[in-house]
Amino acid sequence: MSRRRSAGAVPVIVLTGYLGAGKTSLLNHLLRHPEARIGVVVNDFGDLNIDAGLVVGQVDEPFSISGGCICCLDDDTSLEDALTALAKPRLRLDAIIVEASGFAEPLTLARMVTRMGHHRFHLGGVIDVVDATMHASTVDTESAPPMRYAATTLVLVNKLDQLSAADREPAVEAIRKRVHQRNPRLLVVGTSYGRLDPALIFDPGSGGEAGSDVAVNGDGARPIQAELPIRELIRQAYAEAAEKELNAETGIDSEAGIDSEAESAPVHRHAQSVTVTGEGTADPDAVMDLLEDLPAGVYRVKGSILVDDRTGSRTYGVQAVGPNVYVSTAPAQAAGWDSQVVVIGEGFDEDAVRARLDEALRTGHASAGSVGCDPAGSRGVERLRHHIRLHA
Ligand SMILES: Nc1nc2c(ncn2[C@@H]2O[C@H](COP(=O)(O)OP(=O)(O)OP(=O)(O)O)[C@@H](O)[C@H]2O)c(=O)[nH]1
Repeated sequence: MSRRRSAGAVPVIVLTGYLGAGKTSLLNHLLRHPEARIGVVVNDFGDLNIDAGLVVGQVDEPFSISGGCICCLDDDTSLEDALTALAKPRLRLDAIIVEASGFAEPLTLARMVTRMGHHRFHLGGVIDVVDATMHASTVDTESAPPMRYAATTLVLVNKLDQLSAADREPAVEAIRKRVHQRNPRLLVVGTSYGRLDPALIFDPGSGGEAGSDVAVNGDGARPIQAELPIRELIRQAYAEAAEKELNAETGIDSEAGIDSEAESAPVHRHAQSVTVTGEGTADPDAVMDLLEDLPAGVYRVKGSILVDDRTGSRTYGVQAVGPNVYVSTAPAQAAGWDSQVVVIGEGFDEDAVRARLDEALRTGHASAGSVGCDPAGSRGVERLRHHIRLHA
């Protein structure tokens, strides 16, 4: 992968992973690293780039590419323009992180960046984030392991906290086995909330022992963070054995690297998204009804809603990943609306979902402070708080 690298070129690290696996959580964790200067490009599926709003840290404004997956766009100029702007020497960035949409194919994205052949940036690695609880029912569903592992540098098995301590290590091991069927040298590490050690990604010179990809610690209570520098990850991932496997499986010529004209580009899954915004306060009960019982075909919901609770208006971040619901308190919307929700899935009834959301987000739902006359609003706030407590 590093063959085309120019001296001083900024590494581009691509974060992939199925809808809701934990890419933004990993990105935010990496951005909290005080010593590295990181540029960010976020590609989200909906019309509004919710993820760009969820990114916190040292970048003023992440580059945002919304309205579809970048690996499906007719041309890749939006990504190339963003990378070129961020790679300007005066910005002195240590790395650029591209957070892909949940439907992006790692191989396609890796090829896009490599094909750009830019002297100021080069592909620095592809980190595929896996939801330990949902992977087998969403991504790894066929008898053959997914092709995505062939282009990945590191697989991060996330959300281990959602499994019992006894189930964590076996879960990582099961995914590692599948990954290794596709790419025997690929590193697979376990974590929660994307807590990969950032120093080891941004400082290639900073040691770290090869092979120390322990999934969980001795008592299984807390995931141990990965301890491998990205340079080592890349070297290992593209070692001879992996390249041989890659050639055999994908038709990619190892001499030409992953930017060769292989015929086997993965076919992108067809996805739909519905984006709804609202002004004024939303109905939390109606939003929670949607989140807790997703309509057929919907897998991912994310957004923020303005709600009246006992202390006045407050904004909550609301997310669903399959059956898992996540709620947090959130900053008020700076944009021209108070609530915004994006729903993503395959084969769902867009009109019905839009109608439900229009109703739930429409202006002026009654205050939960007036408990006696608004039991639904009050119940909705209680349901939001219940989910906050679950993940506290
Ligand atoms: N319990 C738990 N929740 C997590 C973990 N990682 C992420 N989450 C939550 O899962 C939800 C989805 O996480 P994100 O980081 O937004 O996932 P994503 O892959 O960026 O999502 P998309 O961009 O929509 O594909 C959020 O509510 C996170 O707070 C984890 O390790 N444990």
